[in-house]
Amino acid sequence: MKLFEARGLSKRFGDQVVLEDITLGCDEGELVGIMGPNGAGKTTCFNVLTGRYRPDRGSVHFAGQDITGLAPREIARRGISRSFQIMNLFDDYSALDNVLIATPQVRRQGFNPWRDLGADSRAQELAAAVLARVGLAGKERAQARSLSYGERRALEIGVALAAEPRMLFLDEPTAGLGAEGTARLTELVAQLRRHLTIMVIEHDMKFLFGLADRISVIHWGQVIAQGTPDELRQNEWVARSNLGVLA
Ligand SMILES: Nc1ncnc2c1ncn2[C@@H]1O[C@H](COP(=O)(O)OP(=O)(O)OP(=O)(O)O)[C@@H](O)[C@H]1O
Repeated sequence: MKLFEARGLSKRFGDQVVLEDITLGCDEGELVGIMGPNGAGKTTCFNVLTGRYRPDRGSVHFAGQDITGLAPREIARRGISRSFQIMNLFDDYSALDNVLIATPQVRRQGFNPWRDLGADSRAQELAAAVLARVGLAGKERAQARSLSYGERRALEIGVALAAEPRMLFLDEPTAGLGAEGTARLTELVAQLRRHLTIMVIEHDMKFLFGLADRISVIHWGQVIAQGTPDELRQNEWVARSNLGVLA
C-alpha cells in the first residue's frame, strides 16, 4: 500500500472545473513531483491534498487512513507538514522562535506571543537542531526579517519540519530564488529526502527532474502524464512543451 494516495479527485470553483479525476500517490521514502504550466491546477491540487479545500469527489489516504476533507490541523497532526508558496513567517521573531512556535511542545500549550519561548530548554534544543538541519546553524537569534530570501525559504521548511512530520509537502520551494539559492535548496531537499517522504510542486524543471523519483504532469486540471524523469523526457507532450525543454 502507498503511504499517500489520492484517487479520483475533482474540484470545481463555480462553473470552472479546476481538478478532474486526479489520481496520484507516493511510497514511503519517495520524492514525488507535480509539474505543469501556470493555471494548470497544481496549487489547488496541493490544497486539496493537504486539507485546505475539500474535494467534490475522490479520496485522499495517508498511512492507511482516509483523510479526505479533514481540517489542515488534523492532517498535520497525522504527520503531514507543508510549506507555503507565500512566505508564512513571523518577521519580528528570531529564526529559533519561528521554529519553536511550530514545535508540538509549544503548540500543545497554544500560541501565546507573550510567553517566554526560551523557557523550555528541550524545545529550544529541538528547534536549534531543526535550524541546523536546514542549514541555518548560527542564525538562531537572527530576526526572520533580517534573513536573506534564500534563508527565509530554508526557515519556512524548518517551520514545516518542526512538527516532526512523516511526509513533507513543498509548494514551489525555489520560487524567487536565483541560481545560487536554487543550488543550495536543491542540496537541502536532497538531504531531507534521505529521511522523509516528500511531495513537491515545482516550476523549475531542472530542480524536479534532478531530484524526483516520479513526477505527475498536470494540465487543464488532469494528470496527462506520470512517470520517472527518464520516462517523462520521452513523453511527447513534455518534449513539445517548454517544461520539457527546461529539463
Ligand atoms: N479559490 C479559488 N476560487 C476560484 N478559482 C480558483 C481558486 N483557486 C484557483 N482558482 C482557479 O483555478 C485554476 C487553477 O489555479 P491553480 O492556482 O491551482 O493553478 P496552478 O497550476 O497552481 O498555477 P500557478 O502555477 O500559476 O500557481 C485557475 O484558473 C484559478 O484561477
